[in-house]
Amino acid sequence: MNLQERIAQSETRIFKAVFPNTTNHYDTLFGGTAMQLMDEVAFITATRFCRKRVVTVSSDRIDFTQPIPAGTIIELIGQVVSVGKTSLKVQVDIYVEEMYSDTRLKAVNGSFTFVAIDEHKQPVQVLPESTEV
Ligand SMILES: CCCCCCCCCCCCCCCC(=O)SCCNC(=O)CCNC(=O)[C@H](O)C(C)(C)COP(=O)(O)OP(=O)(O)OC[C@H]1O[C@@H](n2cnc3c(N)ncnc32)[C@H](O)[C@@H]1OP(=O)(O)O
Repeated sequence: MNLQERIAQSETRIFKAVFPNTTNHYDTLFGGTAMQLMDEVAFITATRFCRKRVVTVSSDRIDFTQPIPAGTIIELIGQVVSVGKTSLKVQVDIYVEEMYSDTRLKAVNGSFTFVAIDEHKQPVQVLPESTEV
């Protein structure tokens, strides 16, 4: 598999229904819950990309551009956007969809950097040896 194929095959999508147990007093999704879901999809994306242990080393600015009301559906999309020697960056976007119409908007975006580590928690090369670059 080459690098572009590895990036494409590791793109990760998760859908969730936004129920009231995840919303605040404005009846919209908690920002912290959104960030937890983003960390999870980013972690899965990074793991599927390199098939190695990874830890979060940094998260970049997260922009909340649309509220996410209770009773909507969200889709989280994680995609590897850059690959270093031992680290990689994953962009995560959240889209909000109405349940009973085709309305769909990008609501949140941010990025997370992960480092691949070995069993002694030391950074290791993030690209599998078999990857053609
Ligand atoms: C209520 C219910 C709860 C349920 C809950 C469910 C939650 C569902 C979520 C699931 C999600 C799971 C996610 C698990 C993943 C963790 O949670 S991990 C826990 C948090 N993270 C950690 O503990 C990591 C702590 N940090 C470390 O151990 C060390 O800093 C590291 C990561 C091993 C790196 O060590 P280091 O000596 O700094 O390494 P160094 O050689 O200097 O740098 C290595 C690479 O990192 C890069 N780097 C270092 N620092 C930075 C930085 N600040 N920014 C960007 N790049 C950096 C370097 O540029 C280098 O990149 P390359 O040029 O090699 O590509």
